[in-house]
Amino acid sequence: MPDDTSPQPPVRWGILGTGKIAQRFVTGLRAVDDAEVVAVGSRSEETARRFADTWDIPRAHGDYADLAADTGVDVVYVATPHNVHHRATLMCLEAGRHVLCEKPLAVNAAEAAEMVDAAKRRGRFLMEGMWTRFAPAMAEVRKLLADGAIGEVRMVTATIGGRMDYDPQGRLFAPELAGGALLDVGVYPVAFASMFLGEFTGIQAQAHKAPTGVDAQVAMSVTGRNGVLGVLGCSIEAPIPRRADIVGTGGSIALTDWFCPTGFVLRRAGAEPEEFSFPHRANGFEYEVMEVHRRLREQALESPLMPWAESLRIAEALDAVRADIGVTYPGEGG
Ligand SMILES: NC(=O)C1=CN([C@@H]2O[C@H](COP(=O)(O)OP(=O)(O)OC[C@H]3O[C@@H](n4cnc5c(N)ncnc54)[C@H](OP(=O)(O)O)[C@@H]3O)[C@@H](O)[C@H]2O)C=CC1
Ligand SMILES: O=C1CO[C@H](CO)[C@@H](O)[C@@H]1O
Repeated sequence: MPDDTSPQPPVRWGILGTGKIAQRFVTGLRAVDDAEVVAVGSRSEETARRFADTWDIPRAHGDYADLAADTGVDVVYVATPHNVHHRATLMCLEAGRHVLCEKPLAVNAAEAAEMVDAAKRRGRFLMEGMWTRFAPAMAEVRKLLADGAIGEVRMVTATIGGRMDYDPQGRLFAPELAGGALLDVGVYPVAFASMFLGEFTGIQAQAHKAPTGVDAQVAMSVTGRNGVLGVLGCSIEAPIPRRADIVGTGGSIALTDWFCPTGFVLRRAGAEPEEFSFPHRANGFEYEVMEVHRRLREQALESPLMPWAESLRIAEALDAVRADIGVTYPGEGG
């Protein structure tokens, strides 16, 4: 019988989609001892083979369905444009694979609910790739808050943005690919606020739109049931600093580059600021990979750090913001 100290067999990963983030993800994954990338799936044989050769991956599938059907894969990382998350995730879950799906989990809450239902029905792990949550710096923030370091949280502010090249056909600006600032980067501040507000009881938003009709930037104000407020912003047309503050009755925590932080400053009322530093082992994705491994080894279907109910709540909040700013995607109606 293996005991707790027996080496665990590696978790075998498949990568679905061979774009920019897939490369960064594999770099992070390679820093995790018990992780192995055994297969990649692409829309074409050629790109699958190229990615496999670059990253020394044994099996290259020129069709996502073949990756989903690969029984030598434990868990698939879905790294496609947003409009493909739902279809690719369902395909993998139905074929018996566990899934880590890039953020946002889906284009809207209805799609997200179907994905969660499929994971439940098929008894497979599913998690939204909200990698911000798993960094050691965020674990320390959660611990400090639980210990009452800043008193009772009352307000959260979080912004993120970049000036992206305008390509009306590219995934950031094309409505067909569910582009726009909100789904691409706005999901981070919404998910960040969700940690402190719990359920959102009110959301108001303003947007500036790109010529394609998707949102190029959005300003949001959100309210939680516990009276905590959030002021959030995102942009794909301006380099808004990545900055977040959690403010309580007895102090505050300031995070720069908070969307996957390596440190923060704690200010307790009446005391000198305290600086905390948590350098990443690799590029930050390693902590998300470790969280998936931890839950798979426990045979859990979801992560307590990014549970299904919260992903659904975030998806509903994004729907509410889009209703407010008047952004719909092809096929959604409205
Ligand atoms: N966690 C993070 O920090 C980040 C997360 N992301 C998320 O990752 C996902 C992918 O983003 P990113 O890698 O930047 O995107 P890319 O455009 O670089 O790559 C997306 C990949 O998806 C596949 N794909 C499937 N259908 C389409 C389609 N219709 N058009 C274009 N590509 C398609 C392609 O792979 P193939 O040809 O092999 O099928 C493509 O290479 C998004 O959900 C995004 O929000 C993105 C950046 C950072
Ligand atoms: O998640 C993300 C993080 O930041 C990128 C920009 O730098 C985004 O485009 C992306 O989708």
